[in-house]
Amino acid sequence: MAQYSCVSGSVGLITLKNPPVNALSAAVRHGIVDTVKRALSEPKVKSVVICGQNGIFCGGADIREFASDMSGPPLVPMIHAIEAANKPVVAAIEGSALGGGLELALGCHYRIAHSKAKLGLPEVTLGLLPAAGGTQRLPRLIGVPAALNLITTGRHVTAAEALQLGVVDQVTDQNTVDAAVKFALSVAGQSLDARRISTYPCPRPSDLDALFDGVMQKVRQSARGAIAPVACVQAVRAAATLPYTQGMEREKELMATLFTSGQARALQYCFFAQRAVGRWSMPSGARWDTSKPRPVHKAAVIGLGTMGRGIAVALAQTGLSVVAVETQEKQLMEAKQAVSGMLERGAKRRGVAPALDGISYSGNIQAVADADLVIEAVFEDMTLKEKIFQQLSAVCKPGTFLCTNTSALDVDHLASQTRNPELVVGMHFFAPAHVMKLLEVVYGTRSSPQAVATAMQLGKKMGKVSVAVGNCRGFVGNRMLKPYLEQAFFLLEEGATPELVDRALEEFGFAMGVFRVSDLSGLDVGWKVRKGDGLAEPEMATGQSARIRQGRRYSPLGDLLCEQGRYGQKTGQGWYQYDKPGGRVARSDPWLHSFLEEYRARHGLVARRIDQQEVLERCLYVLINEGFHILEDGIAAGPEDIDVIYVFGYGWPRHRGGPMFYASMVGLAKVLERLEHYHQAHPDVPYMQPCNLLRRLVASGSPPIQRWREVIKKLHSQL
Ligand SMILES: CC(C)(COP(=O)(O)OP(=O)(O)OC[C@H]1O[C@@H](n2cnc3c(N)ncnc32)[C@H](O)[C@@H]1OP(=O)(O)O)[C@@H](O)C(=O)NCCC(=O)NCCSC(=O)CC(=O)CCCCCCCCCCCCC(=O)O
Ligand SMILES: NC(=O)C1=CN([C@@H]2O[C@H](COP(=O)(O)OP(=O)(O)OC[C@H]3O[C@@H](n4cnc5c(N)ncnc54)[C@H](O)[C@@H]3O)[C@@H](O)[C@H]2O)C=CC1
Repeated sequence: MAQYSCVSGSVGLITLKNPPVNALSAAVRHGIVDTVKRALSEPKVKSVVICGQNGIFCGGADIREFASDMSGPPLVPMIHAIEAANKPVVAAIEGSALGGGLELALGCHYRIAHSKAKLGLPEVTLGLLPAAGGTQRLPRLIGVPAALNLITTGRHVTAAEALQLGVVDQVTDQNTVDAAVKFALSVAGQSLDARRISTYPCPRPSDLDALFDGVMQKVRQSARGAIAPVACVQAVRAAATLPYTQGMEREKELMATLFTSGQARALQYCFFAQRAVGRWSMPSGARWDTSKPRPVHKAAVIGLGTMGRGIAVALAQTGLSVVAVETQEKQLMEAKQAVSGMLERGAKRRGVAPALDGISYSGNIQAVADADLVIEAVFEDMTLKEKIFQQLSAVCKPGTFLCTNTSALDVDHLASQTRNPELVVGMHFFAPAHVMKLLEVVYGTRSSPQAVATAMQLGKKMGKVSVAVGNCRGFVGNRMLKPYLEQAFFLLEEGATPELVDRALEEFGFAMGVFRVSDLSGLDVGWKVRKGDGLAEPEMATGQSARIRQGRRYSPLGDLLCEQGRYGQKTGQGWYQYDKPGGRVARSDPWLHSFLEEYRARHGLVARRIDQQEVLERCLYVLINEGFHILEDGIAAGPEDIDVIYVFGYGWPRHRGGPMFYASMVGLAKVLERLEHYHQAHPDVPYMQPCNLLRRLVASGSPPIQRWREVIKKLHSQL
């Protein structure tokens, strides 16, 4: 709703009221229409101020209404009526003015923002465009290039940048509503002819075609198949080339195609999923709202390799005091330099001072004695980690939380090495740890709710999207990756090439296909794991047994490449070739193709034609199938947790909503049918056998993803 009052004798004050973000629900739109009418009709009112309650102007259209109720006054005529008013209307922007909220403000004649306010048109991130006149008014106000940047990226700008761009007229450090009322009094009675943005001519850069062609090319490249950014460019082009009313028609037309698209549904699902994962729960019944985190003032990192360095940077950037421990002297020296460089570059980007003094370094584990929380990031070696956890348990003050960044090892086993297993959790960061947004917080069977709450809160402080998951080999993300990688190898055996597989995955929307990623992260990483599991034994590299190990189909292809010293980018050769060790540009490698042919001949495999559809179905459906197992096992509390992990940690295209959402869009019955088909063709691949939960969901009519938790709960209660 919107509340009306008359202040300072002649200013109509309209306050949007819809906690927590004053989204423009039908009730709020009704309220605005009614209160604006009232303000304009009351003779004593000479000017109007629109603000939002509780220090936030407006978070935009009510996204929840998109899927259900779109009744109520539409935004476009409502904003148009405000712009056409014959009394000055001033937007008092505190907190956020986003999406429809900013479009409402652009319909006002003046905009005054608090210095801490954030403004933006983030609709593109929801698979939409700013269809309440945003694509037509913003370029008229700030010019085409700046508007294109804001609308196609959806980025939020500070009040200072908004002032510089000309989005707002004034920025204040004082009470924004008071400043806006004062301003409204000062402009009462003045002509509004020059204040209605829709009447402005859109500035036309001389090189208009070149500008739009360039932006379109860039947008298409980075969009990876997302349609909204492209539609945003088309809408702004309409602003630059058509009269306002025709531009508005074009905006509406483009929005109509986006509004009902699967991509918009996926992106809006992601928006809510990202928030839902914060409301974590554990099988014990412990929950986010009943578990109190303990404050962390001092944190420690053990092991300053690839991960430890990034974790130390991310911790220091939150303002914590950090102790970083590394036993190898040379590595310690290098780490100091690397960490300082990362802090300096990060600080420069953010326009703040680098937190160099926040980190102290040591070669001795005793230095972590007074830390509130320690994150271990040494080699992925259980014996070494066991030793570290025993030492930590002995040296740390009582109550210190002990966390491991292990990618896959047993958190319960590490906890059992300590005196207080309830203080142990996994904090699984992704490389580079100071950049990647995802954090898996792994609770063991004995982890206390407080330990989980503390790790979740620390993750949030570090700017991470934290997801609480149960303890199993590989947790959620890496566990699902295993069958996906396995399929990619099998496809090569059957006739595909790395290029074909990667192309299919990249056209699907992944930033990089599985083989390019593998070259980037190093083939030796998986090799080491397979050797540890007793799978990658050199003496088994030939003969029939080479492709059946531990009773199931196995492809030694990755191991054979490693045996040749082909570790990927770091050695200049892997699934592709690079111009030098450390080179970044992947080129097709004729050697690899001959190697695959020889391998197939040696194993009596006949190459067949494999199309992109088969690549996608096999790689993605086995991954999804494992996701169902994870839900069935209670390792993830709901499909949103898995989807957020894949979108933020594994490059799954956000406009496809994550693997579980994608399965719901494809149709669970279809996923089941294809898995059954492939399992029949490959009975020696257990990952292809459809999960019982998937069967059960299909049997119960393939309910929408929002209802899967109910089915899972029922399933668990019957066990
Ligand atoms: C605002 C924030 C920056 C606040 O952040 P923070 O304080 O961190 O809080 P959060 O945890 O993020 O949020 C708290 C709580 O609020 C919920 N929430 C936030 N924003 C919204 C919202 N806009 N709507 C609903 N709910 C919202 C959030 O989910 C949390 O709740 P929880 O999930 O229960 O935990 C931050 O929240 C933020 O960034 N918000 C989103 C801002 C945004 O993206 N805004 C844009 C919205 S879209 C928009 O505005 C679109 C338009 O303007 C276009 C309007 C035109 C519509 C015309 C339709 C025409 C259709 C024609 C097609 C016809 C088709 C046919 O033929 O049928
Ligand atoms: N590299 C990656 O992409 C990811 C790795 N991880 C996990 O993070 C952990 C670390 O991995 P990386 O950083 O890649 O390894 P790394 O090999 O780059 O670094 C490990 C560091 O630990 C140090 N170290 C060894 N023993 C030590 C001890 N007793 N005390 C202090 N330091 C010691 C080593 O000298 C080395 O500098 C592993 O468990 C790994 O599985 C998790 C996510 C991603």
